[in-house]
Parts: sequence; C-alpha cells; structure tokens
Amino acid sequence: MLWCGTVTQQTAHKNTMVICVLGRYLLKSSLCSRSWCRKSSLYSAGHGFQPEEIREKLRAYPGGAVDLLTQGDTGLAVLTVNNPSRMNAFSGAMMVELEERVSQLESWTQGKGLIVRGAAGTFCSGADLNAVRAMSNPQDGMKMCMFMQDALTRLQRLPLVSVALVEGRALGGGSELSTACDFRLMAPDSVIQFVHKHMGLVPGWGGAARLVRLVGDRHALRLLGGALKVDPELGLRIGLADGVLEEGAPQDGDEGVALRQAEEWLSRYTKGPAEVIRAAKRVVSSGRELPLTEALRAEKEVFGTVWGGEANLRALAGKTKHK
Ligand SMILES: CC[C@H](C(=O)O)C(=O)SCCNC(=O)CCNC(=O)[C@H](O)C(C)(C)COP(=O)(O)OP(=O)(O)OC[C@H]1O[C@@H](n2cnc3c(N)ncnc32)[C@H](O)[C@@H]1OP(=O)(O)O
Repeated sequence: MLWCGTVTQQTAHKNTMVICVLGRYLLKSSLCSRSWCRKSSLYSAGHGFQPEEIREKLRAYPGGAVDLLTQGDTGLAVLTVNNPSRMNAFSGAMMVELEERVSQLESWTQGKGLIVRGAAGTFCSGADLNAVRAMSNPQDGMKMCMFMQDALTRLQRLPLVSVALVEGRALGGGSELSTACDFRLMAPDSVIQFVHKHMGLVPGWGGAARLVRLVGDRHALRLLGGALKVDPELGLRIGLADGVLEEGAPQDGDEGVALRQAEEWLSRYTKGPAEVIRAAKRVVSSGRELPLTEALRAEKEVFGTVWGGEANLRALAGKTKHK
C-alpha cells in the first residue's frame, strides 16, 4: 500500500494527490478480499447451495416484480417490492429478482443510500403462500432459506445507508426484509409482525439473527414467541423503528408523500462525497459483524481509502469550520 504523507510544495501536492488516488484504488481492490464484505455467498455447494439450480426452481413460481430506481444526482436508490394484488408477497420469481437488484446495487459505485419499500402503500406480506405450499418439502425449503438469507445478507452489507420505508404491513418474510436495512421508518398506522409462529415456523431469511442484534434477545423472543404486532410506538421503544413518518396520509393516493419523507430523512445521513459515505457504512458493517481485532483491521483498511483522498485534501485545504 502506498503511504500518502503530508506535503509542503504545490507540485508535490499534485503528485501526492495522484499517488493517493492510485494508492486508494489499490487498497479498494484489496479491501473486499475479506469474505465478510465481498460478494461471496454465505453457503457453498457443500451446504447444498447451487444458486443457479435454486433460481430455476424459484422462477417456476411467477408473479410480481422487484423494481429498482437509481438516482445518479443524489446517489439514492429506491427498491420496490411490487406485487400489490398479493400484498407484495414474494413470489419465487421475485426472490430471484431481489438478488438481481442486489447485484446491480453491488456494482453501483456512486451509490450512497437505499430506500426499500412496498408498492400500493403496504410493505410486504412475506413469502407467497402459494409458493410456500409448493415448496413445503424440506429440501426446497432449505434451498429457499439459503437463497434468501444470502440475498438479504448481501443487501445489508451494501456500502449504502439503507432504510426500510414501512407502510401498511411488514409480515413474516416482509418483517425479515425490514431487518436487513440499516434503519426502519414506520408510517403512523403501520405494523411489523413476525407472524412465523402462526405458520408453525421461525424466521428463515436471516430475520431472527438480525432481530437479536437490533433489539436484544429478550425483545426478539417476545416478538417471535408472541408474534407481537409492532406499531411505531413499540417499534421506537424497543429500537426496531428509527423514526415515524408524519401524520397526513397521502392525499388521493399520492404514494409519493411517504417516499419524499423517507428521502428527506435519509439524505441527512448520505449528504457528502460518495466515497466517504460508503466508507462510513463499510466501517460500521465491519464493526457490526467482526470480532474487535478484525474490525479494527478492517477499519484501518477503509481509513486508508479516504485518508489523503480528494474529499480529505479538499477539507484540509478549506477554511470552513464544521458546525
Ligand atoms: C421465511 C418467510 C416465511 C416463509 O416463507 O415461511 C413467510 O413469509 S410465510 C408468509 C407469511 N405471511 C403471512 O402469513 C401473511 C398472509 N397474509 C395475511 O395475513 C393477510 O393477507 C394480510 C394481513 C397481509 C392482509 O389481509 P387483508 O384482509 O387486508 O387482505 P387479504 O388477506 O384479502 O389479502 C389480499 C390478497 O393478498 C393475498 N395475500 C396476502 N398475503 C399473501 C401471501 N403472503 N401470499 C400469497 N397471497 C397473499 C390474499 O390471499 C388476497 O388475495 P385474494 O386472491 O384476494 O384472496
């Protein structure tokens, strides 16, 4: 790794800038050599995880879509679970599309923030029960479980600040999807409910592991054991919700109101150079997932990608005090 030292002369400054940019490029390319952040899967063939075989099986259950809109000017993206006739339940084909959208976002190097929402004013009612019935044998269930755990873990690890915009209901797998985002914003009348118990199940898309980390083991056990309906007040109290949208439901079906509120909320945490915002998410991800020593080493590597970087040098050259 090239060290980007401080410089005194203007010419040296330019050379150092070039060296720093090159050094950071070399660092970034090595940064995600660590399994925890690169696009590798949680599972391997040894676990019976054959992604292409599973995709083919899931595509046999069509319906709905997972739409993605990226905004180059703001660095914000909106991912919409779109199956309104089924309360945005995930068909098998939508599970495959979700993974495809996550892959697109993994390649979006200028991305800073992500809003995950549902169409038609409701979030997501989990897996499509018709698909669930058709895949109820243990082998298919395990394959769907590994596929969705992998896709949602990769979504959570994106170097973008993500927020679930929860309107209406987030049930079952829908509640699990909300936990794969960094934050959750809830509409005043919305509900997050881990209904799995009523299905004779427990979460299978990674929602239990993430819920314990979000709210602690005791609240997690209450939500799973009791299939409790989490409204915004309870969500804020236990730390599952990070904000509540203002009253004043969308007028005349203007779904945009909630989305605009979510964009404004998220922009507080994504304003600034993309490389800095993405680095912030990376160091938090490593702190969230790794043992301390490894997290410190990962932090050092990420720090090296911004130390002496354009944003850093610009800030150092500037005279502005930070409010
Ligand atoms: C690991 C994930 C886990 C798993 O895969 O094991 C799951 O996520 S399993 C699924 C867990 N989700 C549920 O159990 C929710 C089931 N749905 C409901 O409880 C209700 O539909 C509700 C509360 C979402 C909405 O109720 P409401 O009365 O407002 O509307 P309807 O029930 O009439 O629903 C409208 C329409 O949508 C269909 N629908 C809703 N949810 C699903 C779903 N998960 N899969 C398939 N279809 C769903 C519902 O059948 C209605 O269709 P219609 O043709 O009009 O009967």
